[in-house]
Amino acid sequence: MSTSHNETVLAAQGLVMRFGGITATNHVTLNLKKGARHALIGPNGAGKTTLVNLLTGVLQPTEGRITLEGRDITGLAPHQRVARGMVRTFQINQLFDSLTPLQTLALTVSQQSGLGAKWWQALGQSKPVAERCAQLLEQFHLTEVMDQPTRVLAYGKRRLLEIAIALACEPRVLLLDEPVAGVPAGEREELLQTVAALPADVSVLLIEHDMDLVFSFANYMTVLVNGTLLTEGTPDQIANDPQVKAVYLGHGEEANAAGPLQGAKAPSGGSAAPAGAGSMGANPHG
Ligand SMILES: Nc1ncnc2c1ncn2[C@@H]1O[C@H](COP(=O)(O)OP(=O)(O)OP(=O)(O)O)[C@@H](O)[C@H]1O
Repeated sequence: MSTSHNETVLAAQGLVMRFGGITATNHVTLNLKKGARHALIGPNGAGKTTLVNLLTGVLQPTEGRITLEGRDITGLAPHQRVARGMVRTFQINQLFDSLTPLQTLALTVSQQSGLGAKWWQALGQSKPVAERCAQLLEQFHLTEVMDQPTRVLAYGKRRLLEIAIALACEPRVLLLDEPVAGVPAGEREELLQTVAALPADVSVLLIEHDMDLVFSFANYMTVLVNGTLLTEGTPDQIANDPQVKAVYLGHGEEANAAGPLQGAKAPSGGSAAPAGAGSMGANPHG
């Protein structure tokens, strides 16, 4: 890792989010370094979604400050943050359902290139738009399904399209929100490989329950518990942290004897999942 990786691109300082009497985010400070593969983990209700909503501008913090590349973005709307280079993976909605991956990406790339609503013309006429779309379709294993309506795509392909759309916005900071959640086993590998191959110059914050993905992807981790930052460090440090083990092992039956982090060998170089790593007993839906 080069020294440029010490540069912070996204910083949250002393973030507090209160919903009435509930403190969902409790003085959280987080620094996303340039080119980082940074995972945000924590059991259900830890405050991960709230923190992402604060970072992306969906929520305004009760206290604290957020800076992107050194500039204060705390008061900016979500679309203004996207324009500044911070993008979150999009959930496919009804609009995109009827479009094909090629049309969806053409729309996004055209808007990104300032061609706006002329995207359908741009697709035929603009070589750069067509080339960028072809590149993204290839990179995200969508070429063979590029002319099918999104609604008929396999779920894994839809998740790939979500990340492709985000990347079409040319982000410098990418927030990946549970990219493998709900993806069937047979489609996971393609998704994991694609996520691993994201451009090195894009700084990534990954919010994920799946510890296979977290430990194979991240070079740094932040652990949230009850809205508070419990600890942060390299995958080796996190896998061997007694406090982290206690949090997950104290997480009910899901954290069974063969369960996550128990006896986990810290992966050297952070490149392998710890033995028994799975959902870390923190299934968001269960
Ligand atoms: N709009 C809201 N109003 C009231 N309480 C909220 C609101 N949003 C979140 N909370 C509370 O804040 C806490 C943190 O929730 P959050 O969804 O951010 O956690 P999480 O780590 O994303 O959980 P999960 O892994 O289950 O998705 C929870 O106690 C939750 O009930």
